Amino acid sequence: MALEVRGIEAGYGDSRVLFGVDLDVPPGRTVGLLGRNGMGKTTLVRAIMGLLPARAGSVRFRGRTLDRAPAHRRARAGIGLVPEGRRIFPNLSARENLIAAARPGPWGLARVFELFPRLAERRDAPGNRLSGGEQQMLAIGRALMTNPELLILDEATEGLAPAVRADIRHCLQRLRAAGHSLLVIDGDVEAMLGLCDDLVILETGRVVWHGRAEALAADRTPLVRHLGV
Ligand SMILES: Nc1ncnc2c1ncn2[C@@H]1O[C@H](COP(=O)(O)OP(=O)(O)OP(=O)(O)O)[C@@H](O)[C@H]1O
Repeated sequence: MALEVRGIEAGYGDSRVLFGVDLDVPPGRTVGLLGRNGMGKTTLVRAIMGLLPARAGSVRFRGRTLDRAPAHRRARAGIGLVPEGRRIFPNLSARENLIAAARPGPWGLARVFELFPRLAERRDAPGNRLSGGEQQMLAIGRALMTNPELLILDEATEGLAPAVRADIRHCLQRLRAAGHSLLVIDGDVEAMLGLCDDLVILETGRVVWHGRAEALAADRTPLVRHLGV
């Protein structure tokens, strides 16, 4: 298993958000996390990355436990995060943003620019001069530059124009086809049904459904029940 999450409990102060979440990302598969706003998706990502301490449960990655590893060690272990809100360096150029993240492996500048030709054109523009879509591409490119074994994308298309969303999803399809392991959060259920192998639905911090995307496409009852779509 690439990522194995078992019984994760986490929250903020006195408020509990996750109540024993299990989640698997097998190697080479794309797993999608669905759930209405506030159900705990970002909190789960933060617990996986070690950005928020888990109160119980375990996170194993490629067979090794990460429970005591701080965030930077989890990243080094091969988990790349494209966080909600992108967090690129505003004063560095697109190219410098990418280089700052680089670690040895097949992904380098040339390959990121091949995936996102628009970034190649904008390579010298400072981060804060890039459009929302370009910044999102940069955030994904930066995560790829770390040559992760698993890439986690939290709302990678939120707030973008439909054509830009489609562009970014197409790139995720390419990463999936190339055999990358992906954990994706995206509020667009139809897009997730098309992109993901497996889906997990979170409701108030618990997994209420998990299975193959085709199964959910064939019987949408859980989508109606838990997402109201
Ligand atoms: N820093 C924080 N401090 C306190 N409560 C928080 C914090 N971040 C999130 N929460 C609360 O935790 C719960 C889960 O939030 P989370 O962001 O994980 O949900 P989500 O499923 O990712 O939703 P969204 O799609 O809105 O991001 C919500 O009730 C939210 O208000």
